[in-house]
Amino acid sequence: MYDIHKWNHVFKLDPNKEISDDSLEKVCESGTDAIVVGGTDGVTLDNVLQILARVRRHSVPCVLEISNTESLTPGFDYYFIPSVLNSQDKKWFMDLHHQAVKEYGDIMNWDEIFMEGYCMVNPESKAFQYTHSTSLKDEDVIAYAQMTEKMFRFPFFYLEYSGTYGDPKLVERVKQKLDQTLLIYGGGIYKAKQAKEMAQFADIVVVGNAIYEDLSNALKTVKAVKN
Ligand SMILES: CC(C)=CCC/C(C)=C/CC/C(C)=C/CC/C(C)=C/CC/C(C)=C/CC/C(C)=C/CC/C(C)=C/COP(=O)(O)OP(=O)(O)O
Ligand SMILES: O=P(O)(O)OC[C@@H](O)CO
Ligand SMILES: [Mg+2]
Repeated sequence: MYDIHKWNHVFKLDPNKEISDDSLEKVCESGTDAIVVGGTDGVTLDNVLQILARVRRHSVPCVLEISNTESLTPGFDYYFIPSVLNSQDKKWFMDLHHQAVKEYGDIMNWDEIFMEGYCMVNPESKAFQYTHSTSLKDEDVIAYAQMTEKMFRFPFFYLEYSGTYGDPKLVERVKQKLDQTLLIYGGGIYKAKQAKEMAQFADIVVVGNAIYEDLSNALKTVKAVKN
């Protein structure tokens, strides 16, 4: 068992994007705490199994952030399950989950499963649009963070700026409201300085697109968070 409380940096690999063996090795051996496999669209059983097998050549923990039921497979260390709090469609909050538990409930290892209360805060992002999310004011985000911890008791609250760098002041305000639930920040981290800034407040910083667009700077975010 890995201790997620000790994690502060993860790389998110999109199964729908190509990465060479050489780049993948650099990502996996970077000193990051875990590889999270996840994406919004084009996530299939085939590309999830392929990336899992390739990451498994390395010893880094590997987590599946579930995007859809079709691509669910055993073999990951943990499963992170998004529940989109600001979606207008309850499907993304709990209905897909309900269906999946009906189907797999008896064979699930609940110790491997971690719920993420998600707030989609970048209206331009694919993830925001795909999940029919609504725009939020800072006070809404803070209330959702409190609900995540005090009402739902989820282990994670995910502030998702996917594709754009967010507001550190909001990240700080959200963190101030959380005691038990870990705060994940993701979105637009391309530089060590940005990773460091968000890591002052977020428990875990996620670096995604930068892996594919500027690997050398993406790798520098690990040290920036860890020092
Ligand atoms: C074989 C087997 C069954 C084994 C394991 C058992 C197990 C773990 C069962 C789990 C059961 C369960 C409860 C499953 C949940 C089912 C489910 C489909 C839930 C829905 C999850 C959800 C809300 C997905 C929505 C999409 C989403 C929020 C994705 C998150 C990733 C994200 C925001 C990526 C960022 O976007 P990206 O794609 O990178 O964007 P760009 O391309 O623009 O960069
Ligand atoms: O791709 P970026 O913008 O780094 O975002 C990371 C992650 O939060 C996406 O789910
Ligand atoms: Mg991405």
